[in-house]
Amino acid sequence: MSKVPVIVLSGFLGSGKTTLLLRMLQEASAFNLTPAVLMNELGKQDVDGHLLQQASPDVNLAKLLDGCICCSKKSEISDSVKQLLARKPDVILIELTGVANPEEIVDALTEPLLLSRVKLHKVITVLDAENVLDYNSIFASDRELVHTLRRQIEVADLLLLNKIDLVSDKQLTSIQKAIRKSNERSLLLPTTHSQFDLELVFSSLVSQEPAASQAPAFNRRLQFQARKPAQPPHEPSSHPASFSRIHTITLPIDEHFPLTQRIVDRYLAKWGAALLRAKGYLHLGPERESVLMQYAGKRVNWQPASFESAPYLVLIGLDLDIEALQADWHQRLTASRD
Ligand SMILES: Nc1nc2c(ncn2[C@@H]2O[C@H](COP(=O)(O)OP(=O)(O)OP(=O)(O)O)[C@@H](O)[C@H]2O)c(=O)[nH]1
Repeated sequence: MSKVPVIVLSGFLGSGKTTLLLRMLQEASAFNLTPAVLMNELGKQDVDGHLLQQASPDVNLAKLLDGCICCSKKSEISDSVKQLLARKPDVILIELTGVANPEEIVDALTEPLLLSRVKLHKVITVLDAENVLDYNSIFASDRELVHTLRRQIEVADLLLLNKIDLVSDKQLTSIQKAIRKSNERSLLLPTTHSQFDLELVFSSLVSQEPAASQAPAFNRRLQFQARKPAQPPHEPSSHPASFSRIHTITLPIDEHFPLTQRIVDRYLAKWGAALLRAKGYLHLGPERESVLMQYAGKRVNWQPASFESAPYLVLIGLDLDIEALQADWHQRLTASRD
């Protein structure tokens, strides 16, 4: 039985992983590939899964919510991947949370029951060009997170330097130089909206296997690990948990209070510095117009959406003052009714 290739999408919160995943799903059929997807989200609510199901309603999708594959959800990976394999996909795409170390998923894929059924094809790391060089100073107090973000770059087989529309040519050159210090061997592609020629990734899945010497770095590691004595499947990870200080909260939205874009913008203006990411489906104004709000890299993006379920807003940040965030949100909503 031939092994199903796995492509891992890694990169910090808001860098453009889901944007890439949606493109890969759109273009897979042009390569005659039927993909399956495993998505992991830190929050209980699943913004990316909804986006994906709208764009590709028939996709074979498994979700791991409310925790990171790198720690609390690690034991569930195996079951999710087996569930996807039962549908006989040509390739499995795994989108990690922004604070996951891709090495963790590689460890998980080497558990005895999966080892004979999947093989790692590539780790693609998406980087936010506008912010990537600031992470070391922003997270200086969290060595584990800094380590994780460095490993995301070091172990990637392909690096996408995304959001280059938000930096100057001069900045782009110095960002590329800095990234090259952590990974000088892998292809580094400047992109906007994670767009690049997907033939680079998909064509080797359709054609013959790469020669062993050309196999991605992680493939070589996977083969190496396969020769080691089998590990118990759910043994605690030797890698430090990278998101112990990352808090995720879901703000309640009482539909009796009229929510407006202005309320959310003002709230983000006050708390944005503490947030690493925010996203949610909201219903705005008296018409309850459905919108998707995305806050990433300190920028807010609003887009019309079709979302009929209860609205929600997820906030992700380091050492968040959860009580203060909730109290201020409640106060703003209550004031909007007066
Ligand atoms: N300006 C700009 N915005 C982008 C680009 N790529 C993605 N975005 C926007 O950045 C935001 C985050 O993109 P996502 O693809 O959701 O990022 P992600 O890495 O999946 O985010 P998480 O899953 O929360 O970690 C969205 O609003 C995107 O539309 C880009 O090249 N330029």
